[in-house]
Amino acid sequence: MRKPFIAGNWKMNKTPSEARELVNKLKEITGNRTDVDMAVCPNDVSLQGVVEELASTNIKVGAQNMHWKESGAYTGETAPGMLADLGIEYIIIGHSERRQIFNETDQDVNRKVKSALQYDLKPIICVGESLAEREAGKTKETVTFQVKAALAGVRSEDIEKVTIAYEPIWAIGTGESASAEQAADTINKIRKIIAELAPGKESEVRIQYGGSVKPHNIEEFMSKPDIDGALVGGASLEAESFAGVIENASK
Ligand SMILES: O=C[C@H](O)COP(=O)(O)O
Repeated sequence: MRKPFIAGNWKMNKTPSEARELVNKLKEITGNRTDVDMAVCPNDVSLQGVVEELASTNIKVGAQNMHWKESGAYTGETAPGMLADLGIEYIIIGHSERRQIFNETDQDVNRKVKSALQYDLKPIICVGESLAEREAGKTKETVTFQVKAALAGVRSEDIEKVTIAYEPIWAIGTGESASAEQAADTINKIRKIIAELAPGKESEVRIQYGGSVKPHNIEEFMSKPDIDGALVGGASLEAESFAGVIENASK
């Protein structure tokens, strides 16, 4: 039985002081839950403060991006060992904003996934089609390619440490989520790909949906057996709404 997993991706929002304030509210409302795995993913400059504030709670901390190299002359980048040293548990890899705005390739995503696993960081790998790809009937083709590329060369025993977040690009930040049926259909396909890549692991890998998830629609997504939780953007920026998503995910 896979435990529901709700993660908040704050993107480039919240100063370090605002981040502390937000998680302080959040931990009061939902910090002790054990029925849902919970994580927040602030910007790098807020990570340390958030780790400190959440130290004695069940809310884990993730980062939004990292380089795959151990160290070196990569100005502006963050190495996996730096995140691991801070006590970070999750790392979002290959978010569509990284792919589209910062030209991150499938090969970069694969390098980051393998590097994260070496440092015991648990990857949340984002995949998803654009509106043009969906309209051209290429959703499954696109997502299949992204999942296979991201997991190329990953050992079967490591695959269960990975979470996949299926985030159709057209549903991100638009208020227009995919329907639960659309999400479940693609997520079921992703589970079949995991079965091909690592037989037996398909029942262990958690697959989230992401894209305009709110407290009022999470229950419908969670009613689909293949959907294990959500990667939440906008609704994770307020303690009450993020806690509402968590609460309703467990119903
Ligand atoms: O990583 C989170 C996603 O991009 C979803 O963002 P959103 O919930 O604001 O649509």
